[in-house]
Amino acid sequence: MEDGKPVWAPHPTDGFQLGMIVDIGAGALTIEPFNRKGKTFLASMNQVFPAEEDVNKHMEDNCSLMYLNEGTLLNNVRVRYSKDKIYTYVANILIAVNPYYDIPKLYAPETIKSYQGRSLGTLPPHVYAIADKAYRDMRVLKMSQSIIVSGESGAGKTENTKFVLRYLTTSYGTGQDIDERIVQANPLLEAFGNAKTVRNNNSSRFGKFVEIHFNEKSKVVGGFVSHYLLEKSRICMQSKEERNYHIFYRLCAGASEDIRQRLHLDSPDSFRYLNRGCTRYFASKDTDKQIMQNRKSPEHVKLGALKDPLLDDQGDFNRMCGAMKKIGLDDTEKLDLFRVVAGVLHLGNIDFEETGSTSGGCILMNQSSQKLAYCADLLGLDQEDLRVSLTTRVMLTTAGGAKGTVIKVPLRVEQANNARDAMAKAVYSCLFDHVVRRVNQCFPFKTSSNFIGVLDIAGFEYFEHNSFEQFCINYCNEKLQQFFNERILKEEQELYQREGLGVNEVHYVDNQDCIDLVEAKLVGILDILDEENRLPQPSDHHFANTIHSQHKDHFRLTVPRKSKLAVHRNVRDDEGFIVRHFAGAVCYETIQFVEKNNDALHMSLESLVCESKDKFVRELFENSNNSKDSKQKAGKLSFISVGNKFKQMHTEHPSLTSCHISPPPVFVYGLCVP
Ligand SMILES: Nc1ncnc2c1ncn2[C@@H]1O[C@H](COP(=O)(O)OP(=O)(O)OP(=O)(O)O)[C@@H](O)[C@H]1O
Repeated sequence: MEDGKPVWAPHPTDGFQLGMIVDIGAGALTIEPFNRKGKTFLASMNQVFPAEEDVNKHMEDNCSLMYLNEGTLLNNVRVRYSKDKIYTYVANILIAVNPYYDIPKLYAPETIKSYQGRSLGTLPPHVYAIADKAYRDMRVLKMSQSIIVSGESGAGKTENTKFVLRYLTTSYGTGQDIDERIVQANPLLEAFGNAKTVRNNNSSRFGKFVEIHFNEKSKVVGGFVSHYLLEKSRICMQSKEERNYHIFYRLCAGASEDIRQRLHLDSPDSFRYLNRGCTRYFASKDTDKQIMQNRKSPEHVKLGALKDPLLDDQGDFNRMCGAMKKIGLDDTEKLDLFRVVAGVLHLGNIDFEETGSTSGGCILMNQSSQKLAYCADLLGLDQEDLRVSLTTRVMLTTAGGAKGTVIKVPLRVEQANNARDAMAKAVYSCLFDHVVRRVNQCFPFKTSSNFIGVLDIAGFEYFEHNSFEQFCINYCNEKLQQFFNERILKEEQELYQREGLGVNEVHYVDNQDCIDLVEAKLVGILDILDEENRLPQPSDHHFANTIHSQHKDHFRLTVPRKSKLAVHRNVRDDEGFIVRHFAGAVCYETIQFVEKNNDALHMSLESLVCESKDKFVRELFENSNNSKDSKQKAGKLSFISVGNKFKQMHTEHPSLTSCHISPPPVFVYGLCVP
């Protein structure tokens, strides 16, 4: 870098600003910004980067820039974005910036056609080009391929995943309705697995790996969706501006009067599992008028509908019903799904109070009898059995003369509340498993030669207040980043070295230390949390203290009062911790960590649901993963670790860590414009 040449220097809010070096000191440079002549400032050498001669010129591939650094890369993407060119390459990697509006013709059928069979780089960067490359590589190499879509929440991962699926099924389908079914499955999955968050009105709260399978002629023969870890805490509780899963509101807004009465539905504010979050529907001006007044919450009436060009609860309900029909769900099965959703809502409205007797324990409040009856009826349970199972817990004695004797232990109000919520979470997550299973049955295939897989997991999240959900999601993203580092940075550089190319070594931050901090045996945060759960009196405070004492001088971990943000500095050491992730530091507040880490449903409730009179409900439990958990815990401490399920996911599903493919996967990196 020389005096007088344009450079990118740090800017407190914009990231970088364009300026000129006016003096080179020992370790620091004096920079004069172009737009503020005379106002010089100092910047350290390693934060200043050479800029291109013409900063308004843009390149389709960042690798074609004269200087490739953080400043030029960001500027190139920014200039392109301002011209509605949201896609940019970095060689085989596609960067996508969320435009938050429909760019005309960007995904039109003629655009799909134009990308078919064209090599990367011959047409403007596009997610279609990435899909086509994966397809051509699959044909040439006769090997399955994967596309990894990564980025923070709201960056556009799911939208781009859908574009890939549509591209492949439209371009290389057989013209049978199987192609259409694969695309139709999305509204159903989204209704049950997506929710409004503060970052994204349609946030996927589960990870998925969608495989499109091809026959020996490389034509689409079917698909398969694997899903990972639905966010269960949302079923019972959401923060003020967030919502539960879309299906709850869509059912309340869109169900026919007949279904509404059969399921005893009401407006969202009348259900505990909805009314602590946002109770407004998504609707346009017109569709809002079509929703009957008695279906709207006072909050909706006062503030009006939530607005999003892609969401409309009533319309989406009808579209979802259409999609269900298309993929082969008949009216009975449709009603089965809705029945369980409504059953969960009524279950949440059951309240308990102290018995007042010396034995402790609790009973159902008087006004909950009706809710109990609704819930029992909808889930095919015996009312009295449900009442008893919610307020007592069956235990087998394991010692003494009476070993093996069944005793009923009365539950305190707080324990009964937990049991009720655990049951709601178990029922809903089994229902979600069923929806995914059912979707998979809709595009069956006998044999396939290869597949193209698209991985879309919940993106990196950081809010003012971050809890256990953000911790788990960010841990997954940390693993994905590591995979990216390994496959792209490390292996590519090793290849250059082997081939004797004189390419300068690219330095990158290895995040193994951060991953170890979370998952190391015994001392990792997840194991410390599990240990806390096993204590007779687990406490979030004790958990936070243990983490700090265990990792006092860890580079990646620190106490909240060291945060750059004032709001976190008020969090006490025993109330939280900060992790320095690859994408930035996040302050986690540990309140409810212990509770949220426990996925256990006590045995009496589980047996009750497993023996439901209703075949649909019974089968939900028989076929779901929960049955595995119940074997694991039979006769043991009633604790199933959510955190460790996240950890296992990476070992049980190698697709998430090694992608079971030998050519490097194609990455799509999403960016959000704040
Ligand atoms: N290419 C695009 N064109 C138009 N709008 C888009 C595009 N990509 C994303 N959006 C808009 O941004 C919203 C968020 O995108 P999306 O749901 O794909 O994010 P995500 O990265 O999957 O987030 P999460 O991790 O929370 O699920 C979409 O609902 C849509 O409104």
